[in-house]
Amino acid sequence: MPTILGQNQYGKAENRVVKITRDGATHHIKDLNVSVSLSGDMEEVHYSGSNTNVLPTDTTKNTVYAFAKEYGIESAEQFGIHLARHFVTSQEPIHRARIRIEEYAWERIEASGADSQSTGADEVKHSFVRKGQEVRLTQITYDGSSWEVISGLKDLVVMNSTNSEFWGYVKDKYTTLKEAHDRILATQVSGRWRFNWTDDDQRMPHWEKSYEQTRKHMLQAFAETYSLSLQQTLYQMGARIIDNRGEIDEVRFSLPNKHHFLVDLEPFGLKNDTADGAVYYAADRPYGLIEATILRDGCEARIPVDLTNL
Ligand SMILES: O=c1[nH]c(=O)c2[nH]c(=O)[nH]c2[nH]1
Repeated sequence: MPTILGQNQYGKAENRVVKITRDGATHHIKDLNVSVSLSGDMEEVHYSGSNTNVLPTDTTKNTVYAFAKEYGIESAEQFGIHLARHFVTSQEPIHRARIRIEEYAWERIEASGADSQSTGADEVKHSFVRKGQEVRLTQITYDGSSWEVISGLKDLVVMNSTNSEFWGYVKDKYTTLKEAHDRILATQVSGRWRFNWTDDDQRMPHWEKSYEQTRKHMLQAFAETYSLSLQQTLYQMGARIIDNRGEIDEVRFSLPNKHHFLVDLEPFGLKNDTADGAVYYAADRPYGLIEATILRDGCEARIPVDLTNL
């Protein structure tokens, strides 16, 4: 039976890079997990085992570490762009590079004696605590002429303890859900946003500022939307980003509805409603899963529907 090779890519996945920059006694951390994936003229290595066109995955790993030292890590996006450009422009058989980066944030530990109004003067300059669970993400793809930069985050857990309702939905013979006029709305945000920067001649976004502002608008929309459904909140989160960040044309969210159910305490003679002092059962599964893309009018959807594939 004749066979042919289909899509293929290779590289070193999950290179953990920690870079410490010293500014006098004050240290700065960049903590990344970098995955390199290359493709191009790789038929021969699959058909005959000839490695003539193969830049070893070990070399791609070394390049990540050498670039971190030589050029620094201004932002995950900038670092990924630099790497992608290097692989495509320095190796003729390589036509496309995809760099995926996860970034873990660290916060300074406050010195003893510091109060909550601390301005930074009372922070230990070289001691850090891993910040929450949130992971910043980026994926850079370069084919020698055009760029695609999709950034985002995952595992950002948020909750509104009121200003959420859910009622007026379809009811059939299997519906048991009670209408809610005051419920908890909680989710673990997984979001991706696509930049409209696609070629070297365009002015590049300020990646660090863009992330910070995008995250801020997203969280403010979550907090400020009086929610009649998680779907409505999701749309507001995306629309707020598109409205405020001209460098972003598309946003996709995958939001698990982290249900909180009022516990039935009637058997113990206790009244439990949403008035003060309510007790909830935080269910971990099953969970509703609400997913959608929000686009700038006239723009194309390119972020994969299933974010676990990104
Ligand atoms: O915000 C919600 N959207 C739904 O589609 C839904 N379905 C459900 O059972 N609870 C909720 N909540």
